[in-house]
Amino acid sequence: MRLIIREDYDEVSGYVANYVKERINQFQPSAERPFVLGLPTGSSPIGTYKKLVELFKAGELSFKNVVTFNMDEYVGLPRDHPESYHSFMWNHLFKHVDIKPENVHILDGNAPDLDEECKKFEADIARVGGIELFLGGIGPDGHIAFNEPGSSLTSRTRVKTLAYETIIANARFFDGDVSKVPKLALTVGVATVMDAREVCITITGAHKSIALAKCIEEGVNHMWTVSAIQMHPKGLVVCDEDATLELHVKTVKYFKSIEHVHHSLIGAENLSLQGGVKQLRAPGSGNARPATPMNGPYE
Ligand SMILES: N[C@@H]1[C@@H](O)[C@H](O)[C@@H](COP(=O)(O)O)O[C@@H]1O
Repeated sequence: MRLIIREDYDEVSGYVANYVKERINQFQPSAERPFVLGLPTGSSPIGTYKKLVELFKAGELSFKNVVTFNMDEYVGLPRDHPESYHSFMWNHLFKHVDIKPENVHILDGNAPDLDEECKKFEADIARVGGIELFLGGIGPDGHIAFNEPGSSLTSRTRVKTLAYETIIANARFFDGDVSKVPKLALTVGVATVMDAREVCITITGAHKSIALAKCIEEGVNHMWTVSAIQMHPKGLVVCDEDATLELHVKTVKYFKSIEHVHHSLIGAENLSLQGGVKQLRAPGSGNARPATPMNGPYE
């Protein structure tokens, strides 16, 4: 896996938005062969969505042939409630870009048969050939989507009871009132996320530094469900400096050096994703550019 470290939330958001843009544009999606993107909610992706909207408005990116699947949704919250994940996605991203409403998939937390709704979601993902890139965030306890500590690492889309810690963390979106936070959610499983051909997780803030250390430096463990990314052949974590507080200095230096060496190999001017990274050059080596083009750091 790769760990990309940027100075702060804003730089992390810029990196992830550019990454999404590059992936979609390289894929050259069409109506017959759309790009399938998995998306999260929460405060972590807000900056990324803002930058994606800017890229769309600048004409650098289109969502016309993008199909999306959202990670999760609360159970029992009206769809038009300001804190529903439906409202979140339309307000922060979808209504500002050219995505076709029929290409948006968000679990219905008010479906008459919730189990059926989850099965249908998995079937819909399979029908479009799986997810190309799944973006995600984590809770301070290391959960991805609503896969709380102890969730099976082979879990699929299902109904999930929220951990008390998550209910408290999400009370900030419900006037600080724990009693207003839904206690159940529909969520993709850990395996649903890990089935994507690429997974990119954003982790920012000192309050998530323990979770980042568990994710990167310790073993795969269902108590920190994000750690499943260690088993993914194309896993990427993008974090800010604050989130690295609990990592060993050696770990941070290792991942920074991987990026620096890669950067020195392909040359600064070829990279739109490398903002803020110093170029390393061996003395007298110039840009040491290889004869064949390279696409991204190799994990
Ligand atoms: N289900 C969501 C997760 O998908 C998200 O990653 C997490 C963190 O949210 P934030 O980014 O606001 O810290 O919140 C909720 O629990």
